[in-house]
Amino acid sequence: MIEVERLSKRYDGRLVLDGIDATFSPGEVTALVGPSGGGKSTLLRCLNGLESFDGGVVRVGQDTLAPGDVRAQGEQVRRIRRRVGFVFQQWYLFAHRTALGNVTEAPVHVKGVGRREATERGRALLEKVGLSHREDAYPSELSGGEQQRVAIARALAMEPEVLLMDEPTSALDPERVGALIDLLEQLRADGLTLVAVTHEMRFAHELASRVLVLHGGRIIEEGSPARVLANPHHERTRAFLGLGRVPALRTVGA
Ligand SMILES: Nc1ncnc2c1ncn2[C@@H]1O[C@H](COP(=O)(O)OP(=O)(O)OP(=O)(O)O)[C@@H](O)[C@H]1O
Repeated sequence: MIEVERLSKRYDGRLVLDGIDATFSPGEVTALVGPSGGGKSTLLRCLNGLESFDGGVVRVGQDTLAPGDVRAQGEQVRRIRRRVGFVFQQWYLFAHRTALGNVTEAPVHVKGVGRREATERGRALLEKVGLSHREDAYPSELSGGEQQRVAIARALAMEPEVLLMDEPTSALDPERVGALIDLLEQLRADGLTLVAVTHEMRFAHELASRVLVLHGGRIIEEGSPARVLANPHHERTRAFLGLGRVPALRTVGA
């Protein structure tokens, strides 16, 4: 469970998160959507101590992040990172490790899991993301979509309570999006808390329990995917979804 209260953050004096209140509960999938620059990635990064913030509080279970430099909150950040996995937009795979090596690295070196157990579990995860046949490949030998799936398997290998994902489907074809939705649905049913920044409305529709729309650093709308995506109340959400007013036809030559 993650709770965020009155979270605010500035970049160069400019407010990019403006008093966010939100709770992310076990078994809940939250899709963070909204126009570019609205603060989605910044919010996600504040949730596991990747980013300092200026006001408010982030609570992950018993651990609390306070305003100010996160580097000075090392102990809390370390505890939080063990429980909160992150799949980055750029994946950041270890270039000199194979797909399987990427997936087993953190369980062995951070969690102290035995190598044999980590390897078995890593293979099972690579199978779940459809990459059994590529376990010995290095990142440079993998396609963008394959690298993205390794990054997802790597995050899941740490058995996180919460998984934060920044555009997890950006490099996947529609078939793989469907397979990822099925996998995350199973994990959600087991109690995983999932928060995903996404522009993929299918992902939001089929998997999310709720949608939060961020604009100008504020949550401007919140609700079930069926309601928010089909019948948004806020004008900015309508515009973002392409449901704005139809412009009047201009007659050429008139
Ligand atoms: N490191 C940074 N330094 C200065 N400004 C930043 C930095 N990172 C983000 N910003 C600014 O903060 C605001 C929010 O950015 P953020 O990446 O959170 O938006 P977003 O909603 O995730 O956008 P997108 O959908 O384009 O990824 C933007 O105005 C962005 O330019």
